[in-house]
Amino acid sequence: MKRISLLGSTGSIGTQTLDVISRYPEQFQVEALAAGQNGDLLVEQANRFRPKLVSVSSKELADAVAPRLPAGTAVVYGEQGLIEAAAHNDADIVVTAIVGSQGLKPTLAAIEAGKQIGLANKETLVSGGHLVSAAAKRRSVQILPVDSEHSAIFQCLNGESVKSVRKIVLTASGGSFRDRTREQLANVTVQEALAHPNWSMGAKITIDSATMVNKGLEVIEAHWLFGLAYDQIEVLIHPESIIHSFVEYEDRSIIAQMGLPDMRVPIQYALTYPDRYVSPVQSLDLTELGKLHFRTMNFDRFPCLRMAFECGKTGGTMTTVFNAANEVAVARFLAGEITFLGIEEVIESVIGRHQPVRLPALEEIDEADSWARLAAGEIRV
Ligand SMILES: NC(=O)C1=CN([C@@H]2O[C@H](COP(=O)(O)OP(=O)(O)OC[C@H]3O[C@@H](n4cnc5c(N)ncnc54)[C@H](OP(=O)(O)O)[C@@H]3O)[C@@H](O)[C@H]2O)C=CC1
Ligand SMILES: CC(=O)[C@@H](O)[C@H](O)COP(=O)(O)O
Ligand SMILES: [Mn+2]
Repeated sequence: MKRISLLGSTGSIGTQTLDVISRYPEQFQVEALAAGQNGDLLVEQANRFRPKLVSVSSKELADAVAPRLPAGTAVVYGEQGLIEAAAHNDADIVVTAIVGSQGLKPTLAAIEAGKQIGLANKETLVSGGHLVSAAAKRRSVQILPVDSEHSAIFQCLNGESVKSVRKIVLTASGGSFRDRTREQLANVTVQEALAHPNWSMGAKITIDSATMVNKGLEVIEAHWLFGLAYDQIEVLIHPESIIHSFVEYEDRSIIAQMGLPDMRVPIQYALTYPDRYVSPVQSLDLTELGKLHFRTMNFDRFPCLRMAFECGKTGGTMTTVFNAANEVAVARFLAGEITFLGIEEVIESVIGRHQPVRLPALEEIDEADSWARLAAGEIRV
């Protein structure tokens, strides 16, 4: 029996994680659930999975959900509540499915408490990768990737030595505007940007896919997860999202991981590793598919990916600032305050003004994150 704490249970990854869990009631037990604002769905989930603890974003919401929770489920709130859920005594593994760099502190708390991590929240590693890696090493905690590309690489590395890796290649769908030129991006709408060709995901990551920031965050995530230098990490466009990523070894052998795009596969693998359970996902029929397509990444078309590589190579708080500026820019775009191309302008301007701190402590990361959010919120584009 694996006991699970799930942070972000009401979101896209969160609900799919509960779908996976619900198929194996003998194998999994939910100990804690954390949500943000969606009290109704959290109450429904709590009554179905009977966790010992739930966490919500505010005291008001905690007071409102408390009378609707089953007997034996306590409710906490705010950042402290999230940390309590992450470090819950009875959990073996914490699935980090909340969005944004607010995942960093609960992830660190879970690692300190010796929990295994199922990591969906890539912003955590982009914001504070060196702290997370060092803590995981010190506490001998395993970080199991949930992000599809990183789960793919993790599977391709199984039984191999990272020393034999020549490079890894992360595949990118190209997002909702992959067939448009930059000129055609001038007047795109929020609704168009939210129409991802292959995956149904939360709003923030869907916009990140369209700007290619998502792949930039994933490059930095891969650097920390697999200990690879940035010049060993490549990105190419693969519009079908069938090959989820691949590794090229020194002998030029390539090992790729493939399957229909369904996040329940990498989620389940993180929960059952090293075992593989039956999943509800359909088989991939290669004869039906016939062809797969690949395009070289064009950094002029997707400048946010170039910026992510540069920030990653600079290191320190530069990636914290890249991530925070993007989070604010995406929120501003979704609110109709700035244009789609305004997102990259905001990021470029904020990272251009930042003096990075090398090997920052948590307080310095916090400081850089707050500074970048303020700066990104004020920029007129
Ligand atoms: N969706 C996908 O297929 C993939 C997602 N990821 C990554 O996984 C993470 C989650 O993405 P996704 O599921 O799409 O996002 P969603 O927007 O669908 O869900 C976000 C979740 O975070 C919760 N949340 C937000 N703020 C808080 C808070 N302050 N305290 C507690 N919970 C909070 C939300 O709660 P509420 O709704 O109740 O406010 C919700 O449950 C992201 O980091 C993303 O990059 C990675 C690979 C694939
Ligand atoms: C499903 C998943 O892992 C997402 O991160 C996905 O990769 C987004 O698709 P893009 O390839 O368009 O960024
Ligand atoms: Mn991904």
